[in-house]
Amino acid sequence: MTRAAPIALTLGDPAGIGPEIAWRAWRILHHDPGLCFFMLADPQHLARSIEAQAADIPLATINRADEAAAVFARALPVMSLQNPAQAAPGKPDPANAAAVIESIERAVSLARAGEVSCVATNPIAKHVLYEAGFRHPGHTEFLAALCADAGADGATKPPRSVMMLWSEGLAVVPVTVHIPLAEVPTQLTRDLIVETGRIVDRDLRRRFRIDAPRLAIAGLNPHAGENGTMGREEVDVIAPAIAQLQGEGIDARGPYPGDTLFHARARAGFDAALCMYHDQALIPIKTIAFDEAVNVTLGLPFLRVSPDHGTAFDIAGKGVARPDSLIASLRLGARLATGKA
Ligand SMILES: NC(=O)C1=CN([C@@H]2O[C@H](COP(=O)(O)OP(=O)(O)OC[C@H]3O[C@@H](n4cnc5c(N)ncnc54)[C@H](O)[C@@H]3O)[C@@H](O)[C@H]2O)C=CC1
Ligand SMILES: NCC(=O)COP(=O)(O)O
Repeated sequence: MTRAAPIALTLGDPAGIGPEIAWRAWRILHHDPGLCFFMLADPQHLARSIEAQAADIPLATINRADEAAAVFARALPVMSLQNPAQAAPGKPDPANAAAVIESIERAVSLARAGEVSCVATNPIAKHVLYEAGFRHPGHTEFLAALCADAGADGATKPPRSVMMLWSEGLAVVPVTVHIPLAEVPTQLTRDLIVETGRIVDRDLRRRFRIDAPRLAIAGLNPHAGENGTMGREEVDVIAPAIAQLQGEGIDARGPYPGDTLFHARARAGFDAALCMYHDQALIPIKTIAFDEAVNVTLGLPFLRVSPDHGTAFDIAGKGVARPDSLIASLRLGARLATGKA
């Protein structure tokens, strides 16, 4: 079995379920010959999370990513952060922002140096980071900003990153992401749809090894606008974007009414659905695959995966958080890194 360089798993919000799903994932995966990950965390905080649930999870501090493989079968490797994480489960504190951000930045720099094969992120609570002055909507945009020097103009423009939620039976892409619903119609432009479609097409080929990706494009309005009588976005924006993508040789189809795009037979007809706003994309996939879906960022010069769920402060420290989506993320990251998708 080929094993690529290890995966770097970030801290996420230390008051959320990230720490406990990380050690639960290690408990299940540590004998997997095709996978190795380490955590960028505060080892003392991680040890407290393990002790509090009376789990028997050995930790091994590592200084370099290439030390992870040698210890992974017997201990969860941890690379220490410079900033401490002091959080109690369920009690988020903006004072931990420095550790949360350091963890993401270091994972990205290891990925860009080729020392890790993939960045896996534990969930962050956006509003907690915003209180500490964080200026990016979420990981997706922050990761792109950290690659500003790898942008299309070769200097200062960050690459455009695209969020895709992926599971074996359904992949969805929100074209607009973390914005108020009321702003969707104005932010939804032909260029945005075309640029998103190009990135999805390219990365489904390049990362997922799909030879001829089929993109289904959702409408925005009920019945995809009913020929412009229930909203004009399909006629004025979405259909022209689809025509442009088709003109570029991309198999884009639609606009399809959102309410009939996700039943089983419809799902079999496309490789990814481009949806016009966050919940149009995330409701179907979280409904049918909450424990298996993976958030994959497309458009970056490295692989990034993440569980589909958030920080789940309501259950942190209670021993009930499921590691399934993180495990699916780590497995997908390892598969994509070795070109076996
Ligand atoms: N990739 C990321 O960093 C993400 C971060 N978030 C952040 O998470 C925070 C909380 O968001 P919510 O909307 O409450 O969603 P959430 O996913 O944290 O929780 C929703 C519900 O699902 C349950 N749940 C979530 N993960 C679970 C797991 N692994 N096992 C068992 N039950 C689980 C929770 O207990 C809760 O009842 C927000 O601040 C948001 O910004 C949300 C999604 C992704
Ligand atoms: N709802 C998905 C989500 O919040 C993930 O955002 P990101 O932190 O991966 O950009």
